[in-house]
Amino acid sequence: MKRTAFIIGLGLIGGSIALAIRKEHDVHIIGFDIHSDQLKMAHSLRVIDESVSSIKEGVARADLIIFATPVSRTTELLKDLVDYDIKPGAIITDVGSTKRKIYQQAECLIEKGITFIGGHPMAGSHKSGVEAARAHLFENAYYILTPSEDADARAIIQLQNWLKGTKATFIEMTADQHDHLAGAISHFPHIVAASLVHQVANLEEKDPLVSRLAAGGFRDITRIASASPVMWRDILLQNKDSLLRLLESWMHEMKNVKTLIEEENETDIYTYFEEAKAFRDGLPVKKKGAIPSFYDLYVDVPDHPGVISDVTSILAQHKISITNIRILETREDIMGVLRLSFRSEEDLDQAKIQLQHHMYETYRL
Ligand SMILES: NC(=O)C1=CN([C@@H]2O[C@H](COP(=O)(O)OP(=O)(O)OC[C@H]3O[C@@H](n4cnc5c(N)ncnc54)[C@H](O)[C@@H]3O)[C@@H](O)[C@H]2O)C=CC1
Ligand SMILES: O=C(O)C(=O)Cc1ccc(O)cc1
Repeated sequence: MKRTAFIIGLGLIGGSIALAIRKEHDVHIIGFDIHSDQLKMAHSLRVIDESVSSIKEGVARADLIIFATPVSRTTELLKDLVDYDIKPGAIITDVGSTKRKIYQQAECLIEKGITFIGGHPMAGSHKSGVEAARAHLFENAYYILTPSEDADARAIIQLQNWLKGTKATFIEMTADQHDHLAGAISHFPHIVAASLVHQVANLEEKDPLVSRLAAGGFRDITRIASASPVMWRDILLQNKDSLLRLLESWMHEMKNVKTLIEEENETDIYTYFEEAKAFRDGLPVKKKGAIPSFYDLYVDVPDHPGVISDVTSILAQHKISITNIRILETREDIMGVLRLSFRSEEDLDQAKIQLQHHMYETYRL
């Protein structure tokens, strides 16, 4: 008989996990979402096989239960689980961006002998909703698991096996360590991105030209400010302690930068940027990390009709598939204007060779 997975919250991450599970397992996937349009959409996109009208109903039938709801909802929903019928041997997990509060809430399940292993796939996007779900969203990313100290090793392996279609690399740590690290590399940068946008929005009141000029680097560094405000509100509230500490040290850092500028300290300003560049350039972006590994190629294309279909047909002729294509609105810091994303370095290399063969100039950043 087919095993059953139950996904609660069929948005970007719940949908992507469902698709990744289906890729590797002959499984029956049931789903629940508080928004019936998301649930219907998940069904019609064949992300799930069946929807249920309550969490209790899905939980009773499932071998794997995944909470893919905003983190504050996950803690609330976990509370109710203590009174539900759960299949013996079922594994419960979540995908939340914070882990400590969720783990604390799950402790009463763990004490009852129910298997709960917290999880966080460290990749995603600023998009939300099941329409944006992709089976390969987590490919090459780290997938953090936060099992309790005395968790059954077999259950951890079983969970990794359920999730192997994500093609992510699993790594275990405590919920506290997770929140500390994720605070620094993911949660805090969201605050900074939003604050930069606020700064420009305030300036716009005095000079409306500023938002028209806000391109290039500003757009890059603030991309994540377009993410779901509900999701990020909840993350900030659940990782309060780490974020307050990070804010303190950030303000200290900004004070130092202010002094460097006030004193016109050429050497130290140079060193500040040089050291940041050296560390940033050394980050394993294309291997594994919080940043999803997309392989992007920029193509300098002349501005005339038919050029995009020419580029895509060259790639199609050579059976090179693209995961994304985008016409960039600005040429100011990138030579090419067409950005092609590939699934692997090999596809990218092949595309580069074929496009150059057809006299297109290509660039990597
Ligand atoms: N967006 C991202 O890049 C990443 C998000 N995460 C985590 O994944 C979780 C889900 O995020 P996304 O999929 O991006 O959000 P999303 O907004 O795309 O999906 C969340 C879904 O949960 C549903 N939902 C909300 N309250 C519910 C409730 N009480 N019962 C049932 N369903 C409910 C919503 O209707 C929505 O369909 C969050 O905990 C987030 O922290 C983790 C890694 C990456
Ligand atoms: O859009 C991006 O690059 C992200 O920052 C995606 C992301 C969002 C939340 C997470 O918990 C992990 C990854």
